[in-house]
Amino acid sequence: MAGLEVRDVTVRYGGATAVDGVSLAVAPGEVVALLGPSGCGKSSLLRAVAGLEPLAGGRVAYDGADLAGVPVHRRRFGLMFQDGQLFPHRDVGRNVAYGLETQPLGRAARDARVAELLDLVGLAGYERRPVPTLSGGEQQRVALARALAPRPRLLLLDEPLSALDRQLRERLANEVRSVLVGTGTTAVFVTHDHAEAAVVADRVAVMDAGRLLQVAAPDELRTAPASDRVAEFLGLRG
Ligand SMILES: Nc1ncnc2c1ncn2[C@@H]1O[C@H](COP(=O)(O)OP(=O)(O)OP(=O)(O)O)[C@@H](O)[C@H]1O
Repeated sequence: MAGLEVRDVTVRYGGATAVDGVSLAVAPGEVVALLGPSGCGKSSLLRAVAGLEPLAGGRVAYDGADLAGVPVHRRRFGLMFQDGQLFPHRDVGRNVAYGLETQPLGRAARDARVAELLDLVGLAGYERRPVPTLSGGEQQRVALARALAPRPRLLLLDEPLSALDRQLRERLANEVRSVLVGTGTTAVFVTHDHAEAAVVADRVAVMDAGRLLQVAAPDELRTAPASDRVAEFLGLRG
């Protein structure tokens, strides 16, 4: 099967089960949001897909190949977190170039790729800017450019906009959507904000207490929530 396949995945911390037998497929070029309340296991599932958390059960495969035993850096996945985790002592250009350093690219090709990515995220010409002079929104744009630069086959985003204020979050959610769609990037986007999930994703996977409650397109979720709990998460009730 092409794309990401998560089958019956369980993640445990000691005796506590954070992810409880989750199955989810993400097709090539598709953006899926993982939506749910704090502590429901979204980050744990994302980390398990990335290879950062061991599986207590189940399997994660990409393009039909089981990833058990494949370390994080060999999965060709990109990662982006709430706090973009930029290198403060590198300028913007060298942050974006970071993921390209292991690739056999000449300097001119690397610079061109950095410029292309900065243009894509609306920061053309920012190469020499020191990271501490950037606003929070600009920093997340740089983090997105950095994550996309090596052309990951899957991008995993963990609450990438949560540290920003609501207005900026809404605008950036739209921008992230168009960057992902424009680059044909396959992505899983973790959020606790249902409006953000609906803007960013082709399908939304609603998660609660370690399990998936429903996976559907945003419109379908709104018109046909599978349960009261799903409706509650979507702000339709309660
Ligand atoms: N390293 C860890 N050790 C022990 N328990 C953990 C660890 N990481 C997460 N947990 C627990 O696993 C459960 C799921 O956490 P997780 O971070 O995956 O949820 P989440 O939905 O991403 O939450 P949030 O939106 O608050 O980040 C929580 O009960 C959490 O306390």
